[in-house]
Amino acid sequence: MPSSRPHRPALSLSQKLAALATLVSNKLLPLFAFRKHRAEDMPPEALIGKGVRFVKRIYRLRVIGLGIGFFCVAAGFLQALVAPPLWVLLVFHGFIWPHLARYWALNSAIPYRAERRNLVIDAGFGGFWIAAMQGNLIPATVIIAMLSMDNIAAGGMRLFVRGLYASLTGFALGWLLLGFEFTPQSDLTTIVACLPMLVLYPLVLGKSTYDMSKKLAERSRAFEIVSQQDGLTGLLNRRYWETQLIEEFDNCHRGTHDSCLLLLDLDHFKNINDTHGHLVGDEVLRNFSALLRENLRADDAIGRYGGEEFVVILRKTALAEALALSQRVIDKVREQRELGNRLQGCTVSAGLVPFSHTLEAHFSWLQRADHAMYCAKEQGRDCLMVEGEDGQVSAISDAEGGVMAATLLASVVAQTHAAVFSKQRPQA
Ligand SMILES: Nc1nc2c(ncn2[C@@H]2O[C@H](COP(=O)(O)OP(=O)(O)OP(=O)(O)O)[C@@H](O)[C@H]2O)c(=O)[nH]1
Repeated sequence: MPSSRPHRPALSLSQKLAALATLVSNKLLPLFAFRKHRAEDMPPEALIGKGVRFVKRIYRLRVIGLGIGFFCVAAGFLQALVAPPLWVLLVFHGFIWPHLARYWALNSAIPYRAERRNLVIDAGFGGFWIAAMQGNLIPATVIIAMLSMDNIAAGGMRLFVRGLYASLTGFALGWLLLGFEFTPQSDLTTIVACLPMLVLYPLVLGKSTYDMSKKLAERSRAFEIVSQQDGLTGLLNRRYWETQLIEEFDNCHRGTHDSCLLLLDLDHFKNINDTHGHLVGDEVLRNFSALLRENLRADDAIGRYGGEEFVVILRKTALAEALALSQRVIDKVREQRELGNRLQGCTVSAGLVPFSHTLEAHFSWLQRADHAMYCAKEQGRDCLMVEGEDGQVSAISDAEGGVMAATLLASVVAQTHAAVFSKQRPQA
């Protein structure tokens, strides 16, 4: 049956080659070349060796995607009755290229960029297959949709647009080399061959994207924790602790509850460094931090303010209870002298200040605690000083502190007993 399509003048081979050369130099090569450095981009030297995990993730997706995509295009080829070299190229792209792309990217100076270039090449191949299948609509749509999904997931709109350019270039290349007669009908075999790609690949990509976002969330949580911690002791670092103090100051100011601020400083710590060296000094700081954690409550915000100076926000704590807690810490430090050299015989001086509405700002609270601690040093160290609302600093004798600590202990025991007792008796 004679064709109803209008006859197009055939291009000579030299015309085709000239057009191809122009296309490659103007469109294709710039896509594969490293793009110009932009101000917001990282400098290339900072990217050296980056993206190995990205390459491995894309490799897995490419092996699956191109593996099942092969059948999609092969069905289109069967319909279009293409020449054997195209089959060879399709087998290469479906089953050899994924491994080659991985090898190429991993052996590049910047694997991340090399992998993005590989994704653009994939998009170029996609356009070429569409031309080779003479625009067979179902596989063409599936290919473009999957490639675009890949590029958006891997590199956002920028990579998506580059991929589209590459697909157009691949399509034009196919048109020039193979000729193009738009034949959009897809037979049943082609439709069925496209189903695995349509169903399976989005699942695989979705799973991979989910795994990646989960890992990212975990990493950002870990990073958040690290950014709040003091590197040596694992306590809150000064910057983060201060944000907690501001928050607590505001809560107390609004009248939500009362809290106390405790500042502790190891006595003659310099001697430990001078006598035993900095490593032992570090060990003492770590051990003292552990002692604070063991003897204070989970809700207390314990921070390292700097050097051998520590700060604690005793949240929702009235002065009497705060005194008992502070005294307990001082007693535990003293106990260490008899128990061994965990703290190298160090003692601690402490200043305690309850919240007061006369405080102008969080730093005034801190200044008062610092002042009380300084008074404890003046007093001969190894003691606790309390600064009241009126600015009067008073020493807490061991006996007073001890009684308070004992009272606190008794009340904690009573509360625990009550809790256990009420658990044992089923409620009516
Ligand atoms: N090992 C170790 N030493 C530290 C660290 N940070 C600060 N220091 C040392 O802590 C010492 C603090 O000395 P000083 O400020 O004189 O205080 P002190 O010797 O405890 O004397 P008083 O506070 O007056 O009882 C200095 O020698 C610092 O080098 C640290 O992270 N590790």
